[in-house]
Amino acid sequence: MMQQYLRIKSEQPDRLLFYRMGDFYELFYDDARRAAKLLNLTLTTRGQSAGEPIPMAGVPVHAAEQYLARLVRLGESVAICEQIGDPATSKGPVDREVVRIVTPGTVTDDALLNARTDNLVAAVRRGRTGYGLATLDLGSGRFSVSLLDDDEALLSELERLHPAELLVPEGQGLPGPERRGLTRYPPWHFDPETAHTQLTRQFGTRDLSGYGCAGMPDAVGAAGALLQYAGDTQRTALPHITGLVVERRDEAIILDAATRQNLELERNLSGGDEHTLVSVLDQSVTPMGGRCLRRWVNRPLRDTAILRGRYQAIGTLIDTGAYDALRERLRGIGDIERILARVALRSARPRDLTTLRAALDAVPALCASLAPLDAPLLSEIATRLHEHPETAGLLHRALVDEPPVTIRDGGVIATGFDAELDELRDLSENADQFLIDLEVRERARTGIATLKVAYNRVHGYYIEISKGQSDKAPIDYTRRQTLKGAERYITPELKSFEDKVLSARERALAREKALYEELFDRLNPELDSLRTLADGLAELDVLCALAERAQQLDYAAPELSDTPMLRIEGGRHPVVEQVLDEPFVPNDLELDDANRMLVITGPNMGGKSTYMRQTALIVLLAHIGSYVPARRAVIGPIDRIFTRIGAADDLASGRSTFMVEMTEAANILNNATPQSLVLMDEIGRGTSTFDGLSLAWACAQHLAEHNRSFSLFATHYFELTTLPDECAGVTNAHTEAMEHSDQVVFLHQVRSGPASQSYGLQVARLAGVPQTVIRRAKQRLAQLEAQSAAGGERQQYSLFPPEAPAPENPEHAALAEAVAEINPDEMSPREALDVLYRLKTLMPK
Ligand SMILES: Nc1ncnc2c1ncn2[C@@H]1O[C@H](COP(=O)(O)OP(=O)(O)OP(=O)(O)O)[C@@H](O)[C@H]1O
Repeated sequence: MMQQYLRIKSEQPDRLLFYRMGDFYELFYDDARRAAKLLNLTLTTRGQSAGEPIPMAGVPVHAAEQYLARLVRLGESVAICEQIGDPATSKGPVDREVVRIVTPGTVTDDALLNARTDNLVAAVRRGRTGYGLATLDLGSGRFSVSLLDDDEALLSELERLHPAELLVPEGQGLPGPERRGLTRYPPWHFDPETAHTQLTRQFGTRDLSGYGCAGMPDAVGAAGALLQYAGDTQRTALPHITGLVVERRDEAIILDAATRQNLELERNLSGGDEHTLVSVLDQSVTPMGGRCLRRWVNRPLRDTAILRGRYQAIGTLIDTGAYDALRERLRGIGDIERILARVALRSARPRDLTTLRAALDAVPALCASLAPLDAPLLSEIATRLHEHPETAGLLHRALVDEPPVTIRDGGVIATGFDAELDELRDLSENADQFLIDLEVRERARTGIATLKVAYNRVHGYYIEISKGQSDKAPIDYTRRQTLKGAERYITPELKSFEDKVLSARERALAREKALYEELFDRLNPELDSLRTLADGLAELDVLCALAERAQQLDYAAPELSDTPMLRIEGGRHPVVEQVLDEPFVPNDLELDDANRMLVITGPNMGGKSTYMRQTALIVLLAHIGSYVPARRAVIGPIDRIFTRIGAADDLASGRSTFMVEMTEAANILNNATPQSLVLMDEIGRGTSTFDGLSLAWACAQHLAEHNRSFSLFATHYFELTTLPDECAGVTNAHTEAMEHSDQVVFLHQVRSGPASQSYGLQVARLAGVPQTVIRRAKQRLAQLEAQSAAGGERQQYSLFPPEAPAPENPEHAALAEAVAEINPDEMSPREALDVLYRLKTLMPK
């Protein structure tokens, strides 16, 4: 058995091998150690090899799916090896074979997938300049390629797509940190010529020029490797992969990897999915709608015609109130996109098919609800929602109302669908009646009242007559067995009945399985049109969800302008406004060709980051075609959004906070264009004051004068508020706060002009910094302010607002404060004495 194991394992060197033994899948050697660690299994041993016990770990077959799901999430691939021989008849170990390969990027089983995120496998081939990238969603057949100029572009695409598995040619490195789900694949699969042949064979075309990927050998090579890999793991044809799409990066607003993370689109900064843009938006009622929405959010488009079409559709859905009813109808539709993929892969379960059937039943009513709605996009979607009466009819006739989970034990195909199956089922189900009828008939024919028709496992069916009456047995009775007091016979009729019945169950099951397979064949030609239907339903679901959000959350339709500008009236942060207990304070923003940069000052916690992020999110929402959280938003052409917001050490790639900050800043300064929206939050914070201030100043100036991007530049360096005096197109804004009996109150209002105070100490107090520390800070602050007031030529670099009131003698202030904090009623004489001594030390010299 171990020889068999080792032979099979040698074909699956990089995958965990689940080796079926009775009710368990067992793992051996390193697989056992790895699985034991990943799945928290008990590591045991079995037998010996070269004098050493063989490590072994196992998972029960009935719970295997859960373990598989965990492994796949951890980026592991598993080969499942089943017993295919009959243990009763085989000599030596039962025949075993790998019947299924589960890899993170190629699973299509619902139990192993997140319903609302695409599950992609990607492949990267490095070329002479840049990279070719291909991605495949096996659960829908979506297959796309792109060319990426450099490491940064590749990393940002990988961040966008978040592939569950990434294939690279053995020997080729990848930029960025080591990632999960990285699979090394033989380099020859990435060869563009081999790939070309494979892809044209798959698509049934002569070349690939129709897909627009001529002259993209690296992308084609990557696509070929993906197709090969998908075929290897699925071990079946992939009829739903019918073509590929070239995605051009400049069709979408480009967001680099850091910006995607900073804006918390789909995942928050801690990696969870709550308090993200998607968590606010996703009110879709089908899983495929949820995935479509995520694709939109992750790839904001620049094509204004498409975007306006979406605004208009959402407007119509809101004005007519139709979104509610449509959502109700869509609710029962289910995930037909993935079901269709499983039909193509011939792994669809019976209940997948009944879900598909119910969806097809729901389409005519959906179309009817859509028909009166007057918006070009909705009408276009309606044309995609083909009714499929024949397919629906077929599924109604073929399948019982509520089939079991699998076809394994039958009971799936409906009565009346296939005469042969009906007869076989009749036979096995009505055997008893036949025997009773036969007994009655034979008693009458022979006149033997005690004649019996019966069955035993060894001899099968027989007619039994007592010894005394056996001479009355008719001529067609053949003796089968002689007992002490009776004779047992068989007749040609009973024999043929026996043959039929004994195999009827088996044959019924086989027939049922064959019919089930045949259903896949009959659905196959419809797959293309059914997929168009699924796409249409997903898009309609998203539009209805966006309409619902716009209505519920009071969003407005954005206006897209051809002139460079960004005018937001009453803008809000879509996520922060959802989590706040108090009302969110809306804010305006006005940038245009001549005024391109805002330098934003104001206290910590004043709302600077919120204001900047909400601007980016409003621009982004407008470019997925959604309404936006604002009273009004007019947005000119935008090509990229850059953010340099907060940062943590990137320990994985050995970069300090400051290094990360500067790398991101460099990226922005090198790439931002006059159509880019740039958010810079507290740049320069991670180094010494003068270094930081000088860097912040120079960055802001470069952005304003050279890049001329639309920029929001938040800073604590008050000196930057003089930038407008030196650079055209820069204005000051600040977030408003008030001091009230030594407490700071944040108004969260963004006003023009620089901030007057920074309130850092008050915020620190709010945060619970110990009183003694705050007190020291105050003393130090007063000293610094005094020095700064005295040293005139340093004024330009002072840390504090020039208009801050000239401080009184700092030592007096410290003394006054110390006295103010004395509470004589609560002091022991000893403590009072201590205080007196301390006060003396504070006395001005
Ligand atoms: N417009 C607003 N309306 C209501 N509350 C707001 C608003 N903006 C911000 N807030 C609240 O203030 C908190 C702090 O905001 P934010 O992080 O944007 O401040 P900040 O000025 O960037 O602070 P820091 O300088 O410390 O980074 C937010 O978490 C939110 O609770």
